[in-house]
Amino acid sequence: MSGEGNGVGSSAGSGAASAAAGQNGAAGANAPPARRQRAAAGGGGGGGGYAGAQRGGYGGSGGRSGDSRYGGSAPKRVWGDLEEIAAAKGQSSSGSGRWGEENPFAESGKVVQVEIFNGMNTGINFDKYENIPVEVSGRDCPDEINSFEDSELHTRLQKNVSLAKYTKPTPVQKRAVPIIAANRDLMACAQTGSGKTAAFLLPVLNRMLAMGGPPDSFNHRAAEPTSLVLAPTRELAVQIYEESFKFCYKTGIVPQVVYGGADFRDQVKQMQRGCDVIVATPGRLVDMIQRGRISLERIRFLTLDEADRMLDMGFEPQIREIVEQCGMPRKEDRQTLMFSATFPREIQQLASDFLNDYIFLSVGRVGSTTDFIQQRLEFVREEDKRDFLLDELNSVPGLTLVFVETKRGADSLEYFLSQQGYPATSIHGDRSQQEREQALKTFRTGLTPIMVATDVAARGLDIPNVTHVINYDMPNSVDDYVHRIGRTGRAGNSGLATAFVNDKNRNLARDLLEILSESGQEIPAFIEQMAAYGGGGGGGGSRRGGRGGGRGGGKIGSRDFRKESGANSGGGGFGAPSRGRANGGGGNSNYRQSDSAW
Ligand SMILES: Nc1ncnc2c1ncn2[C@@H]1O[C@H](COP(=O)(O)OP(=O)(O)OP(=O)(O)O)[C@@H](O)[C@H]1O
Repeated sequence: MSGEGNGVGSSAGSGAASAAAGQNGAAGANAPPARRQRAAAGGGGGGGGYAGAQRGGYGGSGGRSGDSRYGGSAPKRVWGDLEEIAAAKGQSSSGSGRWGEENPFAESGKVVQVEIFNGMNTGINFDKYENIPVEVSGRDCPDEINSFEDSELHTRLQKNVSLAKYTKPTPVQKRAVPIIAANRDLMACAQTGSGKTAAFLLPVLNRMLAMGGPPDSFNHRAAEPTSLVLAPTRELAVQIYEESFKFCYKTGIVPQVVYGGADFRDQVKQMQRGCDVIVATPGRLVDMIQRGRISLERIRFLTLDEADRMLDMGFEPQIREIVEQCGMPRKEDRQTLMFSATFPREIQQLASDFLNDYIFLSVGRVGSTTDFIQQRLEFVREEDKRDFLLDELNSVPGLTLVFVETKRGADSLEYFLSQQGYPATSIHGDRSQQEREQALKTFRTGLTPIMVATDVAARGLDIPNVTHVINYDMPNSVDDYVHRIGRTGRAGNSGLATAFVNDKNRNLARDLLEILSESGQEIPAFIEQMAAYGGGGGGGGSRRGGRGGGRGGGKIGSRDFRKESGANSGGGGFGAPSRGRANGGGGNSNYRQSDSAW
């Protein structure tokens, strides 16, 4: 049992430990909800018990129980509101459904529910988002919804939304939910922390339920998911998985996560327990596909979270391979969704290769920061940074995220802070997965309230109570700046972002000036001077290096590029790059190479 049990822990659930620690901190439970749920399910048989329950002895017989092709005898899969289905059959409210007599929720339904939905969304102030400007383009865009009740979400999903304490949809949810429900492809930009994850998860799960539930998701050797979500970092993949776990609760739909740095075989074992929704980082996914452990042939829904990052030079060849060369249905036969807070024009153009007749949605000024973040720019010479940092740490209490440029820089700053008696940890691409998880966990729980990070932590991570983000080293592009500072001021809470700027960052000056002025922030004189003397405009390390011109060039693609290029909304035909181009990498020099800091 222990081997199996460990397997459960160290695969899908393992990376989630940190996320769960934050959500369940008060309860003191270290395991993530998913893992706890499985543990509860395991009973006498550990992880294997769950597998057995779900798949009727899948592993033992070598057959595919529950699937008539294999003559198995496992309970037929059931989707919907498993609680209601069970009640109708006169079974216990937490019993039955897809899992038949051995439902993993059976023993601990209420406890599991509390653990999965515990500790979310305190003090959220989404009211302030109400009047945010929205831009929608593309043909026949469905009307927005004003409440979750309007959304025609399945009753079980509505219940899960309530359990998650979401009382009303955020602006991006109001728009995206009906668009996705109408089976339209979508490219969506909305501010950091504005609820993009639920904006794609909820309608996709709803469509899966409306389709009568996904087909069986394991074909003898390979998992055959219906929905694929791609994310750029392991931590973000785990976080999205945690969200999907929450919304899948008692629907019968099984989410899984695969990412590098965790045991391959454990992840395969995990998927044998069902895999309707797979959240993945690209590298591990390609590996799984090549080894015949995941098939994309049944993918019906493809989501790229942090899509601009996924399609820049670092990931684009892998994404293209996954989408175009691994048996995934053509774009006409799947629904493709892309979400990010920033969407540069060139990346939009590239993205349109993967989208079919899509709607472009921009909530708030694309790539803008939220009003909930107070931004401060300080002129700090390289040699003075450590002193300034200590001053900042002394004056602002709470969880502080310090961004640096390089992995070595992160190690050295963490060491320095520890030497000075500050409880700090660090996260970057050279640390082992276990170390990364541990760092996130001690940060979330406040054991080490200072975390030094490279850009690996810049996107998507939803850590409650981060009061202060310090850009000790400025990033290469203003998009990265926007994502980094978005780790505070989340979900309507307020936060502070301080940046140490000096002559090295001249290339960002104009973009920073623009970001500060549009969000009504104080503009320091030195930034105006830097900007006036040629500071910025898409040069020097900006991903959009070739753009130049205009208001400082290099600016975030705030509008549907199809409008700018005067094209129609047909997905193709916008001068989108040819497919051959990106694979070889030729002719793509505008895009930044993968950031080595990761
Ligand atoms: N309708 C809602 N009501 C209350 N809380 C919500 C709602 N939607 C999302 N949230 C919460 O808001 C927080 C931010 O959501 P999420 O992480 O999806 O933001 P995001 O837009 O993806 O941010 P980023 O751009 O940084 O990735 C999460 O804690 C989420 O649970």
